[in-house]
Amino acid sequence: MTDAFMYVNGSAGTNSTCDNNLQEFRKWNIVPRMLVDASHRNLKTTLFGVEYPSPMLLAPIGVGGIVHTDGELAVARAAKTVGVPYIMSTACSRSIEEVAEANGDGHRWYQLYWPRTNAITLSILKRAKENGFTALVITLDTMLLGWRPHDLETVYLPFIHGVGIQVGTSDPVFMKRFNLQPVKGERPKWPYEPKQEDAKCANGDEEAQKMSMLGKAWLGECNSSKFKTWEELKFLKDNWDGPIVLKGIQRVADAEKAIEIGVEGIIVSNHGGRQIDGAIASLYALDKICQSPTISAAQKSGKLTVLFDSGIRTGSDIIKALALGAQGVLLGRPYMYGLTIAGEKGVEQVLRSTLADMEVTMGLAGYKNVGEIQGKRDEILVKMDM
Ligand SMILES: Cc1cc2nc3c(=O)[nH]c(=O)nc-3n(C[C@H](O)[C@H](O)[C@H](O)COP(=O)(O)O)c2cc1C
Ligand SMILES: O=C(O)C(=O)c1ccccc1
Repeated sequence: MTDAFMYVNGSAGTNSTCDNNLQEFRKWNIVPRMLVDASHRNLKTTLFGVEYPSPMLLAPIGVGGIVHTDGELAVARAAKTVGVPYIMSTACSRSIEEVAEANGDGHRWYQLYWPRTNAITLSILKRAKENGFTALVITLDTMLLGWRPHDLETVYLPFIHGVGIQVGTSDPVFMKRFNLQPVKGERPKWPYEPKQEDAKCANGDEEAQKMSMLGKAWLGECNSSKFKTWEELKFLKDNWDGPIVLKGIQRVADAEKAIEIGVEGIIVSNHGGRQIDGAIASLYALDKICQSPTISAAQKSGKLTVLFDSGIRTGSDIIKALALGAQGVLLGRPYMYGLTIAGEKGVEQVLRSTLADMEVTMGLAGYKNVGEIQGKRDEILVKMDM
């Protein structure tokens, strides 16, 4: 379990990007206003024409099977119960079909790690569409996995033991390549013990060797492949009927490029500092991006939706990100800790607490709804030198 915790909690290199993410939130501070009636508050937010109960979504986080036997199914169920949209990851330890079933009539988006092989991409997009995923999130910052010293030192790589590759092992096109039948959704072993799995491989355990081969092939498809470029996005636009959101934008020029090529949204994110060590805080990037006149005009006209993640821990953090210009935020690691401790109920508790914190803080600051906060940077916040 220590290794699983280190995997989830860990970041790239010296953790400096992850530290920067949290530090930047401390620099921005809320200036409350008094004697306005905020007795009745609501957090309702509309994204891509759909009204959600709050501006919070669940970030796509793969390999849930390393921390809880129910993995992403528990997350999908809790998300539905609380009404928070769940962005399912391509690195999930459950299949698209299983996650959709667990999520029922909840809101769900699909996050794509973009396979090298077009036929596999098309198969995944088809499955996502058929299973009720409404928006497509394309992660741009993980064309290969970051340099994560702890995972490297302990050789903690769940995928090579078959955990987090279930979108692949349940896909008919991917599995056909190996003359294997797709597996409907495999229940990952838990507690996941890489040392035991290594021993099985070393002892020639056939199943363990098959999983290792499939894990490497899936990672080769999705996360250590040829880098994709702006030009190739047309392929996804042509093959996805619904909003497309680019995740991992940190530069104003890239955000403007997103508008130019006609995608519907961006997620300002640095993957929780897990990819590049020594990078800017994601909240710093958010401010720069939303201060661009081109971006804010596109936001106002409804052409571009700006979402944010990397560092959201509390209700105040959500308020700060909204005031800086985000229209919604993704909660990441905190819900994984809830999942680890208490499965579905643990995730539910984290979601409810974070939203209650936001609602209380919003009221105390003198605001009744998200519309009064979103983009009101200079009215609500001041930046302190630290
Ligand atoms: C264990 C773990 C696995 C992740 N897996 C994915 C993934 O499969 N796809 C993706 O787009 N982002 C992934 N992320 C990044 C999150 O979506 C999100 O950007 C990040 O957690 C935000 O940082 P924070 O949790 O520190 O707030 C992962 C993050 C963690 C911690
Ligand atoms: O660990 C991660 O951050 C991540 O995004 C990922 C990528 C590929 C497989 C599993 C997780």
